[in-house]
Amino acid sequence: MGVKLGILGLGTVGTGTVQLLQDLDGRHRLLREIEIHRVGVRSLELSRGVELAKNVLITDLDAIVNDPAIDIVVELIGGLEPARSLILKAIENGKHVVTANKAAIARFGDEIFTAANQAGVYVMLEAAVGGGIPVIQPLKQSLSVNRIHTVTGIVNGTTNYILTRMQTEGSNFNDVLADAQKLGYAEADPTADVDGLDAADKIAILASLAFGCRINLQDVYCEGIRQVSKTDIVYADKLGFVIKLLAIAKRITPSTPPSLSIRVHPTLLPKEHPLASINGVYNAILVEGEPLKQVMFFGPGAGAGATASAVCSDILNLVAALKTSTATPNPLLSCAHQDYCQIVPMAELITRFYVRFLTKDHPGVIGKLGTCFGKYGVSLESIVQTGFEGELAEIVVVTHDVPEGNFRQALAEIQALEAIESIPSLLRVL
Ligand SMILES: NC(=O)C1=CN([C@@H]2O[C@H](COP(=O)(O)OP(=O)(O)OC[C@H]3O[C@@H](n4cnc5c(N)ncnc54)[C@H](OP(=O)(O)O)[C@@H]3O)[C@@H](O)[C@H]2O)C=CC1
Ligand SMILES: N[C@@H](CC=O)C(=O)O
Ligand code: NA
Repeated sequence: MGVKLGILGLGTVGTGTVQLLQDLDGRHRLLREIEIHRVGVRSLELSRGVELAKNVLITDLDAIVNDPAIDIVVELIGGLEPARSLILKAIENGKHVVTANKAAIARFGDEIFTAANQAGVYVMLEAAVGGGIPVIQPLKQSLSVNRIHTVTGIVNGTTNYILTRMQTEGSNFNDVLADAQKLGYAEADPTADVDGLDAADKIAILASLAFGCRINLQDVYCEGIRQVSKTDIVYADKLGFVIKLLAIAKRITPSTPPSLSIRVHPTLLPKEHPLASINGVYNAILVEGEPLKQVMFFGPGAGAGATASAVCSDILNLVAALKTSTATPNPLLSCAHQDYCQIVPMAELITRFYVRFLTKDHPGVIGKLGTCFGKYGVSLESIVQTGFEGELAEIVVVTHDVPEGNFRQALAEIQALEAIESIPSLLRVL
């Protein structure tokens, strides 16, 4: 007997998923066991990029998660509600779930996975991080024998696309964002992309899998790319860096559960770093651990086809599980984390900084900056007066590694100096 799907949502990812499942030549033979039983949408009036049999497309999403004929619910509507309630209802009704919804998983993962474990069903989320890149399943399975110490990723396609075009074409932020929306990369509300919230959801999910614990999303430090200017992109380039929105989770103590540093912010990345050449909508996730050392996953992080590949790989895993059904759940497919990680405050983060000052063109300004930094133990890697903006001199500083708290104290004192007009940019350096 076939495996019946109830798909919630027929937008970018839903359409890509249906297209893939309707075009099976050359793909895994188990996909032939799947029947698209129902697809739920908001409006029946919209023209769709796929053809579906009569009565498959409906607007009653509750009817899908309550339909006894459906084996797997594929949630592709996005957002928090009604996605959360529909996922929980599907679980309660004994259905396996596939979702691409990092926002819901990062916030309600605890509730959703607890319910799934109690009901003996799986919740699969390969598409939620890195779009088409297989990274969730490798973290759960092939990499889980390693002791992972750092996960560093470019995990938002929209912002990487914007930063790449700002860098290579000198394009304007708003024009490029509009293109990313047209291409189907951006979230329904692109604020989630631009302000780093989507990347924060994703690093919380990756950290949870890599370090075997749950993450409180409010503990993830998050800065987006709105303050990244063309000026800084040019200075970074001259200094040997590119600017990328990085999501970083690092194990600080080896305890169980470990304490972690976890953050999302635009970062100056040395041009020779493996993540520096990841451009456009591509994502990459660098996982470092022992004994493997480094492995990097690279591929398209958003878009209909790429994301559909991840969704369908989860569906395929579930079809295989249904075909070989045993009473005991497969621990490599389920999620059993219970404890929350301790998150280290940002003031304790050790990092380098890039900072751009606009100063009055007084003699001795550079000396005063150096003195203030020195007082708080901030040692400087480079300090250059790069040019003038009208009457004001522009000074760019790159520090050595320093506790963020010390750096902030020095900066507060510098800000109060009479010669300092403003501090237009402050970015961390990897
Ligand atoms: N776009 C991408 O590249 C990627 C997206 N994702 C995730 O995939 C999910 C879907 O994203 P995407 O396809 O881009 O979103 P879209 O906005 O393109 O599509 C959403 C779909 O869900 C339907 N829908 C939304 N709310 C409701 C509701 N309340 N009741 C009924 N139907 C509803 C819409 O119906 P209608 O068509 O009638 O309006 C639409 O078909 C999100 O969680 C997103 O974060 C993950 C990786 C990549
Ligand atoms: N909006 C997201 C889509 C995939 O998760 C992105 O731009 O990466
Ligand atoms: Na993925």
